[in-house]
Amino acid sequence: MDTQDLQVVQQRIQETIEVLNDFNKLGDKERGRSSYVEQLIKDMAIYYGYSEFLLEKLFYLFSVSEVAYKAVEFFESNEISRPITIRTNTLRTRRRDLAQSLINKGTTLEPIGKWTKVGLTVFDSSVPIGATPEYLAGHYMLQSASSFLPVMALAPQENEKILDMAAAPGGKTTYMAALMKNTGLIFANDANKERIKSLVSNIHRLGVKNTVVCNYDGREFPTVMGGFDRVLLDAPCSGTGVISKDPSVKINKTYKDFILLSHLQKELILSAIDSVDAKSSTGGYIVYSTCSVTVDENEDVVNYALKKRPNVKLVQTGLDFGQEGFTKYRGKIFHPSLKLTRRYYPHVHNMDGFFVSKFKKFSNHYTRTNKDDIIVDNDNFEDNSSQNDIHFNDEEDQKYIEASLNKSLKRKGFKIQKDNSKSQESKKQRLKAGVSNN
Ligand SMILES: C[S@@+](CC[C@H](N)C(=O)[O-])C[C@H]1O[C@@H](n2cnc3c(N)ncnc32)[C@H](O)[C@@H]1O
Repeated sequence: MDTQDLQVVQQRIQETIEVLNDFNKLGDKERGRSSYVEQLIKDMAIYYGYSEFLLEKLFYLFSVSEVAYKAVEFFESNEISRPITIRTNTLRTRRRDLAQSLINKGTTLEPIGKWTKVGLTVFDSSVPIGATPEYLAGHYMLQSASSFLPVMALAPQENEKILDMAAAPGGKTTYMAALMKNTGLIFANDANKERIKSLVSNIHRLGVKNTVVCNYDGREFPTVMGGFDRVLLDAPCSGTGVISKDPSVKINKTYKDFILLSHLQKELILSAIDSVDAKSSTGGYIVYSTCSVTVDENEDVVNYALKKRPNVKLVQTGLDFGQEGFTKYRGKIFHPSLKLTRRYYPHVHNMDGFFVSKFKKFSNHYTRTNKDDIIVDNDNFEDNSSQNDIHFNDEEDQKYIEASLNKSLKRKGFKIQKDNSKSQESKKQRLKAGVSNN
């Protein structure tokens, strides 16, 4: 599309937003609000170069009242690079000393913010920041500000046993090692052999000595090893939080990718939970994070974990900024405690889009639930653990559910036709809607 056409699209985006902001006065009622929204999504996809599928998914992250202009701010911020940030490796140096030596080399920098004592933002540098003598000596890690957050939330303690389930290239592993002052033991795992090379090299460069590197599919834990004090699952994701770094995401992530990714994330999060020892005297925590902002990869995964593992509950992340996670999104309703999770956006926090959640495991045993579409209420967060795991089989249960539905319909005077799935479906719907013959 040439520049002139793009200008036409941009103009229409602005006009549509104006109409949506004051629909009663400016909108064509015959046309309807939803048709304006549809047009806006189409135009924004063209203007910012996204597939319509992804643009729509991201557009609806913003609440109806603010959707149009907040969404524009978000998409605009994906067009701008984030500031370069580095993390001081406190195993080798202090931030003050590092800052001084980099300033002496012609670098302009300042602390990232009050929330971190180890981060520096580099505004300008006459030397390549990834090849200074300080970098090679392991005094710092080039690391996005948002990727500090899951480690801060995990808060690993000295002498603990920690699993970093998806660790390569090791930004978070090496930060954990620094917080633990090289004590205890970290298992830094990654399924990708190629990426393990950069993990190993960062561990050596930064002087990390408390870490064992391993190469398993995370879903194999805790069979490989369990009983961890804390587990970090910085999950493989679509990268919708880092579009400014990798714009290919705009067009190459399909509906199927999101289905597959969230399926993998759900399997990994259960393994992460099962790998933690609830009886740890210092820990018993799991942090789940992604560098994506989609609900499918974040709240949906966390909500699934809460349902499948009633022996965990969400707790405060301990991070004093970030937006609350969603408790509802486009017709889906999540557990109210999802508001304890934290979302980070480039247009709000000037850092990569990110999601952080923290669980506490309070029992090593649990009663499995098959109420997948029922929201667990707060009472379920009591320690209702049982020494005997009770296994429900959804298919087997279906027979009893059908039988009970039939009984209930008979009582209401309906005639039951056997093995007619369509009629079963409509019965369920009638029951749900409370329709009766009386
Ligand atoms: C977001 S990156 C991790 C970044 C890392 N935590 C850091 O801070 O440097 C996700 C990682 O998950 C790994 N991965 C993908 N599928 C996996 C699986 N099934 N089990 C374990 N790791 C997996 C990828 O190879 C990738 O390195």
